[in-house]
Amino acid sequence: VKMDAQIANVKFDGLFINASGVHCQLNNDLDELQANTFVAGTVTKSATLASRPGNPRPRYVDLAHGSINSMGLPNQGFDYYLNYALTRPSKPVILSVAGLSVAENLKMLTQIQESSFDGLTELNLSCPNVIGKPQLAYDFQATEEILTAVFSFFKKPLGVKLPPYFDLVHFDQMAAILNKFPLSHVNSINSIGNGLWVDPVTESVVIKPKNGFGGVGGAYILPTALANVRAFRMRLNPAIKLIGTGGVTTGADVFAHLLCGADIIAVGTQLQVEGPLVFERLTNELAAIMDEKNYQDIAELRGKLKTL
Ligand SMILES: CC(C)(C)CCc1c(C(=O)O)[nH]c(=O)[nH]c1=O
Repeated sequence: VKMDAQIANVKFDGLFINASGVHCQLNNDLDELQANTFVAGTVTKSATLASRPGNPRPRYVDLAHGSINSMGLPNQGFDYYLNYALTRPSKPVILSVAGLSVAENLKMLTQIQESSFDGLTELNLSCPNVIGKPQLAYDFQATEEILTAVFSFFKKPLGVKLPPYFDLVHFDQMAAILNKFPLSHVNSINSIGNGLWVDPVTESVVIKPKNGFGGVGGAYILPTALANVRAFRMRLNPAIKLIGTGGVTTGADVFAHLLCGADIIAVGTQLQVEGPLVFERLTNELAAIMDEKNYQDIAELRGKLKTL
């Protein structure tokens, strides 16, 4: 089954990448995915300029049907990932950046612009905004301002990683802003922010940071992920490709993301739980579904979700 896609000048020989944050903090993690036949590309852990230890543990917990995390952006620092992207990849590397301020984001993007990196960059808009304001992606004016500033100097392919939206007017408003810019792609969704898991045995939260509040991933978020991929596919300029992230645990979930319009599929929680073998399983399960339905090429079904 033909399963490749292209974003800007970057060809992906296959469908699957990791979700940023999972199996991508260290060179060895990234190398293991790069060497995996069923992985088409890798995304780096969102970088800040300086390396960060991240939040106190426990900061990630697997749950019955997903995960909760408040990692706190643990990463090796921007230079580490730029160097990885410049020296080692056999497959595409998407550089993810999440500065703790607009200025820090502009600094990292300037370094990418001035480097010989010719792959995809992804600005994580879940990064924090000024105190007292919601994350950038939930502050539409701030989003437009930072993208205007970025595109005044950044001429390489750039996508954005978005948190989920839950109001149809928010889809309209965000898509209207994103369509103003020559984005290579939108990666939707990030974890559902500030969920809370309670352990009835201990009568306690399960992660230490933020009094137990954290981003939720895994099967719990599939309906929200599918809605966001579909909503943005319906609203965004066709030139803006979509990376579908969120809730993929089976080939049927992959098939659903493709029907909603995803060009590339990212796997996070299930990669964390199952390890890199997950990509072969998802590939085989998707191929079985496509064979059964007599599809030869994903292009035949991508974005073709039916309504009743
Ligand atoms: C949530 C932030 C710490 C602002 C960004 C990094 C991030 C984290 C993280 O490092 O805690 N976890 C997620 O599920 N998504 C993210 O985008």
